[in-house]
Amino acid sequence: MRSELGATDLEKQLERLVVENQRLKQELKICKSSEPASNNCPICSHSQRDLQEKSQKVETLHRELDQTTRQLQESERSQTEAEHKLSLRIQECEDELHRQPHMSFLCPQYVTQTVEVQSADSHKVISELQGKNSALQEQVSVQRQLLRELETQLHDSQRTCTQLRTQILVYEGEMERAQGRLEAEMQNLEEEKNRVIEEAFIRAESEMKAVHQNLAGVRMNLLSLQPALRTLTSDYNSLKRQVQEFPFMLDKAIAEAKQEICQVISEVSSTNQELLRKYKREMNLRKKCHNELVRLKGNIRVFCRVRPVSQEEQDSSDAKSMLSFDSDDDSLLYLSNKGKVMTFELDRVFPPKSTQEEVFQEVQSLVTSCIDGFNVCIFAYGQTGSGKTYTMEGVPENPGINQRALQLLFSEVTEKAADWDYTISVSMVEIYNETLRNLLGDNPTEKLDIKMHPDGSGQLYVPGLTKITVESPEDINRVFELGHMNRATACTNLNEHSSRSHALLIITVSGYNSTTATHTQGKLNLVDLAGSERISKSGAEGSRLREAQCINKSLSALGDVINALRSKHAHIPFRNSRLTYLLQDSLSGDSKTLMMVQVSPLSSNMSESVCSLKFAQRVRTVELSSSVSSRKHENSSTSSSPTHDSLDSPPSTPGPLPISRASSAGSTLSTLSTTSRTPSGSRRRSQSQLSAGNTHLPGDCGKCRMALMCLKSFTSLVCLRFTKGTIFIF
Ligand SMILES: Nc1ncnc2c1ncn2[C@@H]1O[C@H](COP(=O)(O)OP(=O)(O)OP(=O)(O)O)[C@@H](O)[C@H]1O
Repeated sequence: MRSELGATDLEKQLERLVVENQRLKQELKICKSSEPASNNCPICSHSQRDLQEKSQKVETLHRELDQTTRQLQESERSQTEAEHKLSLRIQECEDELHRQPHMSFLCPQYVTQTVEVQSADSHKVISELQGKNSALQEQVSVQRQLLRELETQLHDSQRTCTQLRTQILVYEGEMERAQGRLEAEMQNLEEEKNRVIEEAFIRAESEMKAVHQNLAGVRMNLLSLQPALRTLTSDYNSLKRQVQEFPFMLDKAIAEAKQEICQVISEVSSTNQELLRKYKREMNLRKKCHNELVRLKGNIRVFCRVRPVSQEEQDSSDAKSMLSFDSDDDSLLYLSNKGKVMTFELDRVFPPKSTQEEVFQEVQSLVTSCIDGFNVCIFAYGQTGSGKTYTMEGVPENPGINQRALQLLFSEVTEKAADWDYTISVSMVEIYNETLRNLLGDNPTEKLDIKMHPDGSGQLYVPGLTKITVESPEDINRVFELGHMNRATACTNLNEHSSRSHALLIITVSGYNSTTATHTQGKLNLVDLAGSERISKSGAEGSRLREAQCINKSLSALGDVINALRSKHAHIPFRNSRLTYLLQDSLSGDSKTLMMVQVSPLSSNMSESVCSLKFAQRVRTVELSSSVSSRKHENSSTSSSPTHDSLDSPPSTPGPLPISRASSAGSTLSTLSTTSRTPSGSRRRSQSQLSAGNTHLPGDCGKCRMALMCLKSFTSLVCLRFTKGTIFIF
């Protein structure tokens, strides 16, 4: 029983040891996986303490193991003793059996026979002895059984003991290894600690050195600051004295400054007056020079643009172009008609591939001159379908002169905004069958009239004409949309209607310079004229005939006005058509006019193209008289039926213009043109230049020289450019 109890205790202790061992292993693992020992690692800092505890525990376990081994040995000893006792007991029992004298030498058969012949007492004794014998035998077998069991238990205990010893050895080995690792870990930690301490020590030493140096520097500073402090103190004292004296000094300085300022102001104002006087004089001089130059050059310019053959026209026999261009001279156009080659010389010829941008570049100087107060008129002239609307209005993705002009004006006035305050306003008018319609008004069908201004200035004005002030490119788009919408509502077929009516975009630019108290007002008229084809060709009747007659009337009135201006007639028939009457101030005086003659490239349109080009060449030779005299002439002839020289009615032969008079234009061409070229394109000096015997520089006549000298004196105001013998002023 005792050995059984010992084995149970041992098992329990063994389990406890196994659990303890696992715990130790886990802790060791944590120690290994953690960073090298650092002062703030919870495990490592804890590990030193733990290690001691664990060493103590290992010792305790060793002690317990020794104790258990001792107990085991004791149990073995007690078992051996029990066995010995049992064997002694058995021996005793056997001895007792032998000690029975009546039985020791008798065999059982003999006893039985003896019992049969002897007394009943002997029988009784024998039976008792037999009982004792059997009891003893039973006891012996029980003892033997017990002995066997004890032997088995002993074997089991010995086996368990051996296993436990083996396990103890294993555990001891593991513990030794763990202890070795722990010691190595501790060694590492120790080394790390020493290293960290060493580093900290070195750092502290260097910091200490720096602190010492700083301290030395501070001491030096202190030593050097002391004299500065003394100087500052003395400065402070002197400043204090000055501050006390300051109010008196200030009063004195203010009085002196006031005196000086008054003096400077009076000087500046007199200089300013002088500058203003000079500026005004220069402005007048500039205007005079400009007028002089315009007079020399002629202020009507004529461009020609040939539209490209469209996609639809490409396959027709018409597509073969009869027009050709001079690659060296962009002012020449050759037209082959009925076997003859005609040469037309204009200020600029744009071939079909010319872009909207290229065209606008040539007209932009005219556009900007209206900011300086000039009146400008740009016409697109030509037969139906020759590209007038394309040039003036363009298409949304590629706008024409109208939109580009407004955009340019915006950018120019923005640039001048520092000195000038400009207002740009826009009106849109249509002239259809000699009727004026307000395209920006509420009622586009309402007819407008042209009247003399009641203020007695002699200016014309259109009562009820809507003027919209535009301030951004978005405003321009809105105005154009409104104009197109109103134009469309007043007719059934816009395309046909637009071919037979003149569309005018009137841009007024008013400026005020507050420095010089100068006002300027310029007007830019952008006119898309009605188609100029001949009635005989179109074969129009009825209302179409009336439309054509009205168009012819206005176009021939335009030709008459230009002709009269060119011939310096005393009477200029502006009133013969609504168109010329409305554009009076833009055609006379120092106004500038550009005629963009549109030409179709198709061979079937050649005769119309010839008419248009002849008209263009004739217009190019015209020189405008001064506005004052022209207005005076016009205003003085206020009779209800104005005189019209010989051109006050449409030509008897169908056709928009008095082409028969082109010969007279041709005669003046050679005398009036300041720059003309031979058909081959080589430049030819003007007659006036030749007669003056001037040098080779184009425009280098006496008047031009004078003008140039004047212009050079205020180059900041005027920019001159010599291009192909023509002086342009911007
Ligand atoms: N330079 C050009 N480049 C491309 N297409 C052009 C050019 N000129 C004209 N066109 C095209 O030719 C056609 C006729 O042009 P547009 O309507 O401008 O002629 P128009 O002279 O104004 O005619 P109308 O007198 O009938 O108003 C249009 O389809 C136009 O887009």
